[in-house]
Amino acid sequence: MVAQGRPSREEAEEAVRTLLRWAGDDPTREGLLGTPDRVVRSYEEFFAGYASDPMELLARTFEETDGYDEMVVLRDIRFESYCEHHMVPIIGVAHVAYLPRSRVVGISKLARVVEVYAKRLQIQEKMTSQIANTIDEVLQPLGVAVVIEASHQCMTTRGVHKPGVSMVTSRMLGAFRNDPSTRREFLAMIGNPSPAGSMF
Ligand SMILES: Nc1nc2c(ncn2[C@@H]2O[C@H](COP(=O)(O)OP(=O)(O)OP(=O)(O)O)[C@@H](O)[C@H]2O)c(=O)[nH]1
Ligand SMILES: [Zn+2]
Repeated sequence: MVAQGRPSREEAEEAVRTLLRWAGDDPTREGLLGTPDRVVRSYEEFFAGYASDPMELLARTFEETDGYDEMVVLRDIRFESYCEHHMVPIIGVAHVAYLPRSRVVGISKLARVVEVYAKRLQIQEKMTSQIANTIDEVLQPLGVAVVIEASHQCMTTRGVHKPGVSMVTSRMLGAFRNDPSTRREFLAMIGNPSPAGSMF
């Protein structure tokens, strides 16, 4: 999912020099000479998710489960994402669950799906939906649940300056949406949302 007409690496480095000049500094001074290269390399890490297809991550499944039909829950998947409005970090945890129909997926792959969507510019609601929808579409389980708790640096280090605030979002599909006891069991398994600000 790489945008068309992607600028060259040199153009990206030049954009960093422009920002440095705009901030009031001198990109030719010694301490800043390597900065455009470092920033571009950092951005390669921050936005690595555009180069991966999350659907492919879930392609390999296992059917020999001896009839396992209870929910599978992966909790406290730590992630670092980036706010699409301000391009500053969103740091938090995701809890992901599904109710298998007949096949299960390698458990690390759920964390990899979180990682691919996190390493893109995001708003938390969209990221929550994307993770749930991808698992639902590929595995076609009886239900999917995703809860995300995160702190947005655009609210803590700038703007309204409210440290300690965390945002909680959820997307429930299938049995997690329709069956209150399934939903309750999942919420009990992930525990109460962390007290604001204690984790990030
Ligand atoms: N719904 C939602 N809003 C977000 C998320 N991340 C950041 N925002 C908000 O996006 C909004 C952007 O509002 P604008 O008024 O366009 O931007 P701004 O002038 O920088 O706003 P302030 O942050 O209030 O200074 C802000 O209210 C942010 O708090 C997110 O994941 N979900
Ligand atoms: Zn923001």
